[in-house]
Amino acid sequence: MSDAPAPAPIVQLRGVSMQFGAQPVLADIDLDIFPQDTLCVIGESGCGKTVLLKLIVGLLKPTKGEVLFENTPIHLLSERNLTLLRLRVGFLFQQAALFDSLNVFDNVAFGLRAKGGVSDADIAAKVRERILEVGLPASVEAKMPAELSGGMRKRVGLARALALDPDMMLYDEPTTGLDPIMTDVINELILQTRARRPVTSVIVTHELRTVHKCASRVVMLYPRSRLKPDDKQILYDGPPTGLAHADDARVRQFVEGEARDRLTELRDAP
Ligand SMILES: Nc1ncnc2c1ncn2[C@@H]1O[C@H](COP(=O)(O)OP(=O)(O)OP(=O)(O)O)[C@@H](O)[C@H]1O
Repeated sequence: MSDAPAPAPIVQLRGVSMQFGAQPVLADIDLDIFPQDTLCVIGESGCGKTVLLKLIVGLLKPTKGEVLFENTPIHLLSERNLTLLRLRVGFLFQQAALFDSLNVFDNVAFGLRAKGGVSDADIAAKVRERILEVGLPASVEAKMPAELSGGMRKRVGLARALALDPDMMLYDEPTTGLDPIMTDVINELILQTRARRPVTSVIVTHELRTVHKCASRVVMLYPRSRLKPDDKQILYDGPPTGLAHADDARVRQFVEGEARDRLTELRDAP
């Protein structure tokens, strides 16, 4: 057995709470994300998964607690250093979030141009490489986003996120709205990305196939509003294989996809 010390976390959430007006969304979250984790975050709609992703890169500031990126509290970073940090993080948003007025080439090149210091020839080579890497033909470069299918848009979004060789990739429901085959294509691309470079990934997903195929670790969040004040909001933190027989019945209910009492609770909610 190896006695090697555990690597230092790349991201740490320490006592993080997030409240919007009177609505507490996250409360007292402690979470370490380790280099090269592929962490899937699951939990029912509205429990705060996307908010968690935004906190990791300082797009939101916690109401309480702190988020550390490589041991530095991100709220202490200057605007410039926060921008530099974000350049090391690739995002794939739910709707791929392409710029509709730019063609595929310019979308994928966007971050490289914004970063500066990269020649046009190097940008062109990198864009071509990333487009091929996500399984699209080079001919797609001249197309506008409106001409692409949902699956192609996601792959262009992934190519754009990967163009800057990120140390960390954040995926927000990367397979939502895709058919099962295209869902698996995206899962495979997530795996390939992980195999090609030492990237840390956080994947927010409702798709259990993605969890089982891609995750090295799963965290399940529970809606704050359904917990007692002292309850922990992370109901599960472990390997995907442990989900189906988790001790907590709420975890098993979620992965089995059973509404049970939630149907009446949702109907009776104010
Ligand atoms: N900027 C904001 N201002 C006010 N409320 C917000 C803001 N961002 C998120 N919320 C609220 O926080 C809660 C959690 O939102 P979040 O998008 O993180 O949920 P989620 O778990 O990702 O849900 P889904 O699975 O449906 O995408 C929601 O009730 C949402 O309305």
